[in-house]
Amino acid sequence: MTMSKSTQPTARKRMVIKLGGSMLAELTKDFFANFKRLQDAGYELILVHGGGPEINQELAANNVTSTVLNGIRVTSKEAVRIVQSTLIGQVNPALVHHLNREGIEAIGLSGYDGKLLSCSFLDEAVYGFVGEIQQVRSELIEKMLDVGLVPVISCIGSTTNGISLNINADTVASKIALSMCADSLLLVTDTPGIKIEGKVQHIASLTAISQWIESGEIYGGMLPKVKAALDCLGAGIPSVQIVGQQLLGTVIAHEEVLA
Ligand SMILES: Nc1ncnc2c1ncn2[C@@H]1O[C@H](COP(=O)(O)OP(=O)(O)O)[C@@H](O)[C@H]1O
Ligand SMILES: CC(=O)N[C@@H](CCC(=O)OP(=O)(O)O)C(=O)O
Repeated sequence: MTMSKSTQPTARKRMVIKLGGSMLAELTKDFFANFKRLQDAGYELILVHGGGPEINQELAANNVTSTVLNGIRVTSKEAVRIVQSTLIGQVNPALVHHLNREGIEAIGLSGYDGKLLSCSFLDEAVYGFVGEIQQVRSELIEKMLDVGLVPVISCIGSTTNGISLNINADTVASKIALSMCADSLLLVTDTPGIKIEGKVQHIASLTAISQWIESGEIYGGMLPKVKAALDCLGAGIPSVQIVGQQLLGTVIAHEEVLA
């Protein structure tokens, strides 16, 4: 039997979208419209969120200091408790509520739920309570997608003994994209892509990125993003972009694609 075009199932495409804490408080109508457009185009969407500014605020309110090394927060035992309560208790439900209010059926998860993100310590002596993801239970995410829910994942993982570990959200997004064999990864942040000498770079090769890291033109919070991008591209995810809220920004690609 041949199917007419209108009855053919749309090919499933999968996109992981990471929302930085830097722009969570100001999601616009345009953002939700773009989100729905992607859903209408047949994309299964998985959201991962950070919450850096919100965490900074809560740490300060509790007189807990922390430093950031290579874009990763050095997280004490005291700090991880606050990171966890901020992300799981405040940021995640606020985002899920916002999505639901915009007509997008969303479900909030952390790395604890269904043992979604099993971690070891990244390097306890250097970073403290920061996790390195060992396993993503992608089959749980599959089940949610199958029933039309958008998973909204916060960047808290745990060891097999139930110790909470803080993970950079860009890293979580890349690991989830890899484990779900996503077609694309979008890292949405407060700047419309990588800027060099003040100019947005619409396309960036892996070599150019390495040079910009070396020259210090890519620094701080942009470092885990480009690392996430390079990991995903290196493992065969076809499309990786660092973008602003309009979902436009820098496409990161292999040299041969750009040639
Ligand atoms: N080359 C660069 N281009 C743009 N932003 C950069 C660059 N290098 C470092 N940054 C910094 O990275 C920040 C984005 O990272 P971050 O603050 O961690 O955002 P998010 O909360 O979205 O993860 C930008 O606001 C900017 O200060
Ligand atoms: C280990 C580590 O760096 N964790 C991050 C988690 C939040 C995050 O990544 O938030 P953004 O996406 O807003 O940067 C932190 O504590 O800030």
